[in-house]
Order: sequence, then structure tokens, then C-alpha cells
Amino acid sequence: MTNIIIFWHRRDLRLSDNIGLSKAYQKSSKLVGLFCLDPNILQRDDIAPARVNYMLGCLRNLQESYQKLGGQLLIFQGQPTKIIPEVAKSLKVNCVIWNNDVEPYSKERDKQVKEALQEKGITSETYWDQLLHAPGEILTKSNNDPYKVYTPFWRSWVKEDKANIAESIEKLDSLSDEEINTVKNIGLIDLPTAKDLGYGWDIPLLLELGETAAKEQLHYFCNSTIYSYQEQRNFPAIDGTSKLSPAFKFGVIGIREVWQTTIEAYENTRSDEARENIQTWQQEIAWREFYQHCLYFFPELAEGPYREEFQDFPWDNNEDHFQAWCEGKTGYPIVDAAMRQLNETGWMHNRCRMIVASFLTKDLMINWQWGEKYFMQKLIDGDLSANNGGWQWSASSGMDPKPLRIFNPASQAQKYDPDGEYIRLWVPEISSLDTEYLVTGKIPPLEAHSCGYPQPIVDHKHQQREFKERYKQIKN
Ligand SMILES: Cc1cc2nc3c(=O)[nH]c(=O)nc-3n(C[C@H](O)[C@H](O)[C@H](O)COP(=O)(O)OP(=O)(O)OC[C@H]3O[C@@H](n4cnc5c(N)ncnc54)[C@H](O)[C@@H]3O)c2cc1C
Repeated sequence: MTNIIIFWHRRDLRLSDNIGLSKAYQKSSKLVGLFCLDPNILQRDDIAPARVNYMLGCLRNLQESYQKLGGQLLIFQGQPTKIIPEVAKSLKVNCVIWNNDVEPYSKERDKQVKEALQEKGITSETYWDQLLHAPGEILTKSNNDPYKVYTPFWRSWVKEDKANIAESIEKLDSLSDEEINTVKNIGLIDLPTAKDLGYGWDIPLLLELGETAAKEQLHYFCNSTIYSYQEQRNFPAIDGTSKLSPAFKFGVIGIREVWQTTIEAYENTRSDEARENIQTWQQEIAWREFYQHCLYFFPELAEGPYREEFQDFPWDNNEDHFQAWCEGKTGYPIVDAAMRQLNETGWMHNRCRMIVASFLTKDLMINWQWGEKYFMQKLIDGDLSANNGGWQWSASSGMDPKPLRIFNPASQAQKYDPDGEYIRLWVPEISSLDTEYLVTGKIPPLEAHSCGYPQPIVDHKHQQREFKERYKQIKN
């Protein structure tokens, strides 16, 4: 009789270029995929409906892919620490395999699952899959310490050889009905819809569901937009970025395949300029890895500011201001456009994420953790390491202590939305006003009033001075 092997999917909702899955397949073609809907995650108060919809849609797609190969992806609901060992025992498997993650919760959960399996005499194997370089592979030359600053991290990271695409899995042997019956009482369910779980979402998602769609998007991007990425990525009205972030978040695309595709794009051009553009995109892939390494080595980042002096920052934390920011009603058109894009689509352009994060922390002087949580409640790509990294960078509380950055919303809009196209799209009530008013934010009160648009809730110049004063105090 062929031994059954379990592969536990988590942030790797795909069959191709999946290291742990390939290793499992090498051991046995009677490989069953398992996914556990974990209440510790799904019942948190920072879950975004768009994200749950994307995840469940990709799971459905993955289930179909398993079926096409003759196998099964079983869905369970409950505590993974209980379910995984019980299912493994009932199916009499002797090995469970999964890919590692960097988040503090996942690390602790995985440790407990490993121990519970061990107690039942079942082995487990884990692999690094979601990163081109696992934590510990990129360390400072001087002390073998994790990097805390991005640029030297990037220089070391880019020099290292990258792994090849993992071997594909082909034909699978399915479980018998009898075998399935043995796990029915352990929380086996039919895959629910997001609505069933209370996360209805009727708007088209940023990216189509599943592995094939993510690959198509990657190839489309690497055959076209990537060649002008460096310039265009900063303009929110232009479709100049890959829009692959949800696929990265849930591992719907393999990172080695992504890298390989950028190398092909590089080799397909002789233009130095085009090559620079490709490298700029590769640098974003390295930012993603940098923040994951940071979270892995410094899990305290998830709890609060990395720089201790920020523990005592005298935030204003004005609830009305926070509400206005969330709803896109601050009277600063570029900020409001961005927040409405987030609320309406579950995604926000990177330039705008930086603008609204600076505005919340430096203009409204609201604790960045409020913004971090709000983003997680809305983003389709919401990811602890990237989100926390982005927020701490914007708040100046993180590990990359550059001189204090304060974004001026008007200069940002003048530079990156010079025709007010993005503002007009997302703040339609002011779309007929002069571009000058939109980008400077200086809308005459009467005109603003007749459009039903609010006056600025704070004065940028005043707040900027005030923030610098408070910052000086905490630094002393
Ligand atoms: C305050 C703030 C919060 C953010 N929150 C998240 C988040 O929750 N999840 C998330 O994936 N990204 C986050 N980012 C980073 C970035 O805004 C998004 O990754 C990007 O906008 C996604 O769009 P894209 O896929 O078209 O990106 P592209 O420009 O095509 O970049 C390709 C990929 O590189 C990675 N990447 C790009 N920029 C960054 C970055 N600064 N940090 C880490 N990874 C990056 C992403 O995986 C992205 O999909 C945040 C940035 C800021 C300033």
C-alpha cells in the first residue's frame, strides 16, 4: 500500500514552484493537500473582506487543480494544532510537510503542531519557500547579524545565487472514500464562500483568482510595464505597477518563477534604461524579503515602535480626525482620493500609501498603529511584515532611521498627479474644479462648500512644525 503524505498549505496556494509540495511529492504520489481555516486568524478584528475573498477564491481554484491531477485538497475548520495531528493520525501518515513562515503567530503555531505530531510518532519536514533567501542567509559580513538597513541588505541579497523553479507535481493518487470518512469528524468541511464567513464583497478584485491568472499577470507585466517601471510606478493614475501583491501575500505565484521571469525580461532587452527599470522592480522584491527577515529576527516589531523613544511620543489621537482620514474626508484631495481607493477597491497605490501614512502620523499626529490596523482591515494584500514595515518607515519609528520624513500632500500631488486625474477619479464631487485647486488642495471655501467637500481639517505647515517640536522632545 502506498504511504499517504500530507502537505499543509498556508501561504502557498499553488501547485507549481512550491518547494515543500515538491519534496512531499518526491516521497509519495499519494499526496493529500490540506488547508485549515484557522479561527485564530479569521476571527481577528483586522481581517479585510477583499483579502478573505481572494484567499477563498484561490483555494477553490487550488482544489480544482488538485482534482485535475487526480488528488484532493481537504479543507478543515478549527485549531491547526489539534486538526493537523489528528488528521495525520487517522490517515496513518508518517510525515507532514509544510513551508515556513516568518510571522510570530505562525512560528509558535508551527512549533506546537510539530510537537503534537512528534508525540504521535509522526515526523514533520519544513522548508523555506516564500522567499528567494531564507532568514539567516543574508547577514552582515562583519558580525553575521541580520541587516537593519535596506540598502546594504539589497547589495548582499542581489549578489547571492537564486534557486531554480521547484519541480512540478504531476499525477496524484486519490484517497479512498473510506480514508476520507476517517477524517470527516475532525472538522472536514466543504470550502465556504466568503459570505458564509461574514466577509461579503461584491466588487471586482484587483487580481483574478488563482495560479494561472497570477502567472498571466506576471508575464503581462514582465513583457511590458516593467520596462518603464522606474518612472511610472510613482504615478497613481497610471497602471504602472504589477498588481501582484495579493498573489505574493498568499503565495499564489512562486517567487523563483517571478525571479526567473525578471531575468528573462532582462535578457530580452539590450537597453540599459530598460534594464535599470527591471532592477528597480527587483529591488521591490528585495524590500518584501527585507521586511520579512526583519519580522523574523525582530518579532517585537509587530507589537510597537522599534525605536524605543517612540513609545513615549505624545500622539494627539483625535478620534474625529481619524474618522475623517478613514473615510477620505480630510479636505486634502490627494489623501482623500487614496483613502477612497482603499475603501472602494481593497488596494491602494504605493505612492499614496506613503502619502496617507505620513499624513496620519505627521499631520494628524495619530499613532501609526491605528493606521496599520485600518490598512489590515481593508487591504487585499494586507501582510504583517510589509504593512508594519511601511508604517514604521512612514512614522520614522522603524529600524531604518533616516532623517525625519514628512510628506507635503500638495507637493506630492503636484509631482505625482499633476493633472489631478487620480483625484478626480476618486473624489468625484470636486472633479469639475480647476486642476490647480485639486493638486494644491487650496480650494476656495465657497467652491468647496458648494461641492459638499470639507475644508482641510488641519493646517499642514502648522502641524509639520508641531511634529518636529514633539520629535525633538522624544529624541532628547
Ligand atoms: C504604509 C504602507 C503599508 C503597506 N502595506 C503593505 C501590505 O500590507 N502588503 C504589501 O504587500 N505591501 C504593502 N506595502 C508596500 C506596497 O505599497 C505594496 O506592496 C504595493 O503597493 C503593491 O502593489 P504592486 O503589487 O502593484 O507592487 P509592485 O510595485 O509591482 O511591487 C512588486 C511587489 O514587491 C513587493 N513590494 C513592493 N513595495 C514594497 C514595500 N515597500 N515593502 C514590501 N514589499 C513591497 C510587493 O510584494 C509587491 O507586490 C505598504 C507600503 C506602505 C508605505
